[in-house]
Amino acid sequence: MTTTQVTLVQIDNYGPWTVTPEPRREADLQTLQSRLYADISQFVGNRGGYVFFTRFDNMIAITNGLDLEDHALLQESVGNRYPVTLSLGVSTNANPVQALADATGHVQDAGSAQDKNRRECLEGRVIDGDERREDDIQIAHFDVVNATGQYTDELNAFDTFIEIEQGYAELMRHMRYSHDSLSFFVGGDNIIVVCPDLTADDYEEAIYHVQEAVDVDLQVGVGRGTSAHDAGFAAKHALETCRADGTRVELEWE
Ligand SMILES: Nc1nc2c(ncn2[C@@H]2O[C@H](COP(=O)(O)OP(=O)(O)OP(=O)(O)O)[C@@H](O)[C@H]2O)c(=O)[nH]1
Repeated sequence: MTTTQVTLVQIDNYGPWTVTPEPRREADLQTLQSRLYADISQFVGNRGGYVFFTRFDNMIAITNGLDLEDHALLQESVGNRYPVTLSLGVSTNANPVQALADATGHVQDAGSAQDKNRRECLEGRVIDGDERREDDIQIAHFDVVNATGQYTDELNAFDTFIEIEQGYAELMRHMRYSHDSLSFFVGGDNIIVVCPDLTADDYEEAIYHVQEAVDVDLQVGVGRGTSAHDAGFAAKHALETCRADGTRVELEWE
């Protein structure tokens, strides 16, 4: 059974900061947000985790393998180098949506996202190192079948973007509400989904649903591992099998 450790990363009091003492230049905010994401991705990635930029002011990380000291070090390092600070909530559950809900609850209980007095809170619990298992994480790596031939080389770049985003929007809602999974667009035509113990039938059903709803064709490779990196890497290999064999769903362990 999976045990996903999820960390909610929330920039403290960011909304007010973006307009104090007057609205800050948008390009500077975009640069800050993307650099902060890159730094957090490197920190978490070097420890086997994944972080997804989601809304940039709130990021979601899969942190199996990181303990509370690692989380505190991330806060200290960002606080030393950026004009903003981070609050972190961390929780574990077989159901990734529940883990995220609990992690979010920890941060919300510590104070509002726009509370001047809530800074660098670190709340929650991590998986004990002794309890880590090879099937703690299940990751599905989806991509659009022949996105290059179907969209990139055919439509203007914005119309391609609309098609890809439609596929993402439909998949993310379906996986959230029908399969307790968290989906993240990671660039190009790729979507990484953090799942509980789903079966090949579940993935086939999801692909069929997106095809019917928005006419976007997906394929998926699925992997398991002790960390997000291990599971995600196995998923990428399984996706290569889809590409080689023309199949729509490949589970790395079957
Ligand atoms: N984040 C991420 N992006 C990827 C990955 N592989 C490909 N991409 C992105 O996806 C885009 C399309 O590449 P592919 O998915 O290989 O191309 P395709 O035309 O859909 O071909 P098939 O997937 O073989 O059907 C690339 O330009 C990259 O931006 C990956 O592993 N991770």
